[in-house]
Amino acid sequence: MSHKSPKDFFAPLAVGAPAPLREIPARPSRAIHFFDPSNPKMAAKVPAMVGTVDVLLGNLEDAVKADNKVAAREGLVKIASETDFGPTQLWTRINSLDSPWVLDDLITLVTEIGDKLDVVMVPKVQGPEDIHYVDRLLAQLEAKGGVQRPILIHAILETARGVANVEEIASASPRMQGISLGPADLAADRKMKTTRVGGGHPGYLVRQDPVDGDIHGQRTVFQQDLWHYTIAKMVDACAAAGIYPYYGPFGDITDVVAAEDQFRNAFLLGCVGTWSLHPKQIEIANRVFSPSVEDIKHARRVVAAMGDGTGAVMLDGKMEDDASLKQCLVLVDLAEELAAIDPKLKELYDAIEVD
Ligand SMILES: CCC(=O)SCCNC(=O)CCNC(=O)[C@H](O)C(C)(C)COP(=O)(O)OP(=O)(O)OC[C@H]1O[C@@H](n2cnc3c(N)ncnc32)[C@H](O)[C@@H]1OP(=O)(O)O
Ligand SMILES: O=CC(=O)O
Ligand SMILES: [Mg+2]
Repeated sequence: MSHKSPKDFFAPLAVGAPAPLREIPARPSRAIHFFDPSNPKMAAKVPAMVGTVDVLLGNLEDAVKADNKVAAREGLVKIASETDFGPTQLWTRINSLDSPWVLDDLITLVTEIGDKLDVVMVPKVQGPEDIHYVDRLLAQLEAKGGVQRPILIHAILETARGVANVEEIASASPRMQGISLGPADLAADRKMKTTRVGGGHPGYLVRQDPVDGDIHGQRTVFQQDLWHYTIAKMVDACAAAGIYPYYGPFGDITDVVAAEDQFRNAFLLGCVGTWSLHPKQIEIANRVFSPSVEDIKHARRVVAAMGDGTGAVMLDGKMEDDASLKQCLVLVDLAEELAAIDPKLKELYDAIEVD
């Protein structure tokens, strides 16, 4: 297998295309909010959502009816052309690479609104070859459209082969911005026996041992997380490649409690954000993917107690050292990035008093 040398990795893949980035910017993306640009009611809500959500994503793939694919593409061009997105990123999810729509999706979007598009989400990615295809095509279209900065790529992890290849996918191109878990397609592809869009299943459990040998007696049941393995594998692949991991869709829109739990598990495991399918999921994601006041208060106390950052100290009966300091700095740095774009959070974090 031939590998590119580092100098080739960072050369544009088409004459006239912008140079690839050497580092993916850490732009807040707590909620990637999906809307169908062919749905007039949803489209009408988009301009007012600017500034309330980190990412607005015009979805062209699943959940858009086949008859509306062209209207969705054209609707996205119209919304992007007419809207000032300010601090909010604009992403799109293109149709799958084997579909009859994807070539026109990319040609139209990059040449007509390429300068407004931050990230292209690619569904059903199987391996690095899919990223290489989109990488070259984007470069050709950026050159054709005179796009000034590289459009980044985000892969959805939603096939068994994709999961097997996740490390190669994560490092397939300097355009790789991140990866999201796609639990619905992944479940189908793996032939899992579930029918939900993300979340848990009451049948996937661990049961307490029988008390006094009574197998029919009262025994506590602990529901397990169906997605733990895949999210952890995805987080490691992304962290190793210097890109960002995300949870994906949570389809039970009414169950805001379970959505919050699923999002928080992903946050604690290392994800930076999640998808939002309905306006009511945005507030949950923004809250869960922002460090809490308690976390920041503790993290700042550890930073203060650790002085030059080396050695070991006791704080509230617990040992803190270089490694726990690094964990605290993850939270402090994230809080600073979020405060820079979210005035309410800035006020909250600025008001924290460290004793
Ligand atoms: C499963 C794997 C995947 O691929 S998940 C990603 C693909 N799926 C999606 O993108 C789904 C996006 N969301 C939706 O289509 C809708 O939210 C669904 C779930 C169908 C619910 O819609 P609906 O029954 O209209 O909800 P509702 O009556 O509570 O809506 C209230 C008002 O809000 C609007 N709304 C709804 N969803 C969005 C959205 N995502 N973005 C912007 N606006 C949205 C509705 O149009 C409705 O507006 P109005 O008050 O009637 O003017
Ligand atoms: O596209 C997302 C999924 O869960 O499938
Ligand atoms: Mg999918």
